[in-house]
Amino acid sequence: MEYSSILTSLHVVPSSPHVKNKLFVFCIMLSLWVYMIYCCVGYCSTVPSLRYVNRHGDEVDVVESSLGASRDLLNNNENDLDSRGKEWEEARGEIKALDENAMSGFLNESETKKLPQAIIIGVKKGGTRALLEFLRLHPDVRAVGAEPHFFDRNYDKGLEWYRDLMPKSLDGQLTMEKTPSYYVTKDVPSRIYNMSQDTKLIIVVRDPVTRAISDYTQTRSKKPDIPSFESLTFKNTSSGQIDASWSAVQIGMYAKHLERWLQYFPMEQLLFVSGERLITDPAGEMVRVQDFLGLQRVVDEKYFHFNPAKGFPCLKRPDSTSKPHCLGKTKGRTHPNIDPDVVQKLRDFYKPYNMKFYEMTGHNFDWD
Ligand SMILES: Nc1ncnc2c1ncn2[C@@H]1O[C@H](COP(=O)(O)OS(=O)(=O)O)[C@@H](OP(=O)(O)O)[C@H]1O
Repeated sequence: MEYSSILTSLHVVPSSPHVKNKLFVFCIMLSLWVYMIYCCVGYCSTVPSLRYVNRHGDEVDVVESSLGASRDLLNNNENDLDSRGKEWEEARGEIKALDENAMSGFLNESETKKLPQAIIIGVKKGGTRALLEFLRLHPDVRAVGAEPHFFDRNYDKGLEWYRDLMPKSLDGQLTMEKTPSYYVTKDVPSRIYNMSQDTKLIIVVRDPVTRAISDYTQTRSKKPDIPSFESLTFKNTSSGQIDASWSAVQIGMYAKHLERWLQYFPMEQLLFVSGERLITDPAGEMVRVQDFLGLQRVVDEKYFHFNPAKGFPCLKRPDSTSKPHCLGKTKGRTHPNIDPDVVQKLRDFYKPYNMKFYEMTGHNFDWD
């Protein structure tokens, strides 16, 4: 045995094979024992958190990204958390370098996984990813990056399954997630209410016509053979009747969906964020969001850099010289040109819903 021959050559053990074997077994036992003590004091369980450590240190970066990547892949593959896993991976990868708020709790024994106290519940294509990533810059926010789809698709898995998806947080830190389909799913308000009637709900809304086109653009990017936007908009083209059962149209009837939420939650527990202002004035919208969540106003104009080529604000660390990080190419796709008559018909269709929505929220979003 190589190990015992080294010891023999060093003259530290007797040459009897019996004693050498015993010594070898003893060494193995000792190593196991030391390893177990190491685990008992919590180091083994915190090893995956290494991805949060010394993000800017060269050596650690290698460990960091390999562990981080495998965890993200696990999340996406094993739990099927996000039907748009690729999109998530992309956004996650880009934001990773900015994700320093997650560092604060490394090896901290008082961190626990908590059910979210605040959720971005919608709307699809409203700008929900941008808002979540803006919030993740805040040191008092911990958010799961993937969309858990717990209250719509995975409810039968139970609250403990849901809690386990959440990142660890300290008391006083806010746990969050975003799943845009919640806003339009019938059973979700009562289910969130049953988890906690104090849950704060954020909805990023955007001009419903642009939102519908954005939604269509996303679907077409995956299924290029789908019919034209114009033909899907109408029940039949000759009658000119809008097909409100088409999800791209239905999601934008914000007032209708809001009525369902108000059966469970008071208006003060809902915050409507303008998807348009999130692009033109992200810092201004972030004041409203941070105030609503009871957070200090940390994420301000210093965290944003408008990228003219992308046409969107990108994120930067105020104290860093590193390049600003923009969301991936699945955010900010070029929309197809839609027949202006069809756009106008959709505008007319949405007008009463928009008016009702402004009235209910007390906020004019200026879409008309
Ligand atoms: N900062 C920044 N960077 C990139 N994109 C931004 C940003 N802020 C808002 N947006 C808008 O977000 C739209 C996508 O919305 P969501 O993230 O809610 O989409 S999704 O429902 O999660 O698929 C996306 O829609 P499209 O432009 O139609 O692709 C963007 O317009």
